[in-house]
Amino acid sequence: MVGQMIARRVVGLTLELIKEGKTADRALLIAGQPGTGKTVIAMGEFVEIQIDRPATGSVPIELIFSLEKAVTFLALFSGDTGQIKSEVRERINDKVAEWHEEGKAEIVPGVLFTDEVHMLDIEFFSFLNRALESDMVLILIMATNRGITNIRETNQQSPHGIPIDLLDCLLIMTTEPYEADEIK
Ligand SMILES: Nc1ncnc2c1ncn2[C@@H]1O[C@H](COP(=O)(O)OP(=O)(O)OP(=O)(O)O)[C@@H](O)[C@H]1O
Repeated sequence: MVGQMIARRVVGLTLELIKEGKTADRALLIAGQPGTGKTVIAMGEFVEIQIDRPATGSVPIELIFSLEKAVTFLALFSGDTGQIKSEVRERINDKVAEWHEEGKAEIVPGVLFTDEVHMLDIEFFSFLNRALESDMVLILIMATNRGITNIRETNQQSPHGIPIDLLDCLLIMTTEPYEADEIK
């Protein structure tokens, strides 16, 4: 990966602090123009956390259900609109809770990554607020290429289309357009 040193340093430092059990901002927003590497930076952090995760070993765990997998799984049900029906979400939550209760699944704290965050509706933002209060999410990383825009399904505008209460909790960094010598 080339360039974007500030954003990469902020994300990397946050990860180190979390791994050392020190206080760190757990909700990051990467904002920048399309194609400036926001997704690559966030995915790099995700991979590192997954690799570092200690093996569970001894218990007969049939399924390890990380939050990221849950989100991917939910995405299968979201169709073209990107919206997940609340009854589908509830049924999956119940199933995962049941597997967890029966010892068939382990829920692994991890990175929750939400790309194109300006596309989310109010219901999803409240899910993110709840996720931040949960021990399951070590770090929430969001990315957007929008400036001031409408919060979806409302008449309100806000920076990056994110409600102000969530915006207040975020550490925001930017990616910069590339210089000619970085992309030659
Ligand atoms: N610094 C970089 N080093 C190497 N490859 C990069 C870098 N930045 C971007 N790319 C490549 O450019 C493409 C677009 O990057 P990416 O999807 O991360 O951009 P983005 O900022 O998330 O864009 P968007 O706002 O459209 O979602 C990818 O193929 C990625 O691998």
